[in-house]
Amino acid sequence: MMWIGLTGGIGCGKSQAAAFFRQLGVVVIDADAVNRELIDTPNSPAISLIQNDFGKAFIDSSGSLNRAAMRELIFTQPNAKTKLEQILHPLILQRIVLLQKEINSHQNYALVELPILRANSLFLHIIQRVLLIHCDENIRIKRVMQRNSFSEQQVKNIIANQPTDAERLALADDVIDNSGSLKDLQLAVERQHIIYQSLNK
Ligand SMILES: Nc1ncnc2c1ncn2[C@@H]1O[C@H](COP(=O)(O)OP(=O)(O)OP(=O)(O)O)[C@@H](O)[C@H]1O
Repeated sequence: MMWIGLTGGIGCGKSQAAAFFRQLGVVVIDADAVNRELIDTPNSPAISLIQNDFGKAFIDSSGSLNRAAMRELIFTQPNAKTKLEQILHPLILQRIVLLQKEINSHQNYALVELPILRANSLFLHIIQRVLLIHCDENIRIKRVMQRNSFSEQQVKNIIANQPTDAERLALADDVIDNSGSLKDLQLAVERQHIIYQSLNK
């Protein structure tokens, strides 16, 4: 089984592309969903580690992460984000590897949706190729403003904290441009699917 990392910046259309791949019968593991599961499960190993490093104020009364408190901390102390990632990323990796072992697919490849993928990322160890969903920045900003009711500045702030287009392109083996219509994206996914089916046979 060939594992492909599906990545791209905020609003580039990763989830939409993943939905089109799923329609073709391709399995997609969503690293964000794994992350949410870890921080929303009361008293999980992730929660204990967060409590040890950050203190009880960051755990809510139900025993899961107090997201508002953590968001506020990360906003005021950027190194808190790195510290949180150092706790969560190995646990996310461990969970994804377990899911990868459990997957029983008739396809010769599957995807892991990895919103943030940097050159030194742990997750590069569990994928063999990188598929980048690329999109013109102004179009991404408009789509996210519409999807999340964010202001233009809010979206720009998020983009400023993510890897740049150049960093993402340097990691990519394959690129789909999603600056066009949904139909264009669906056709591009279908073309890429044929290529991936032909590889590794
Ligand atoms: N080609 C397209 N034409 C029009 N709208 C699109 C297109 N592709 C995606 N969208 C819309 O743009 C928004 C962002 O897409 P999507 O949620 O798939 O991005 P994402 O990369 O998963 O974002 P995030 O990193 O924030 O989760 C969604 O509302 C989606 O429906």
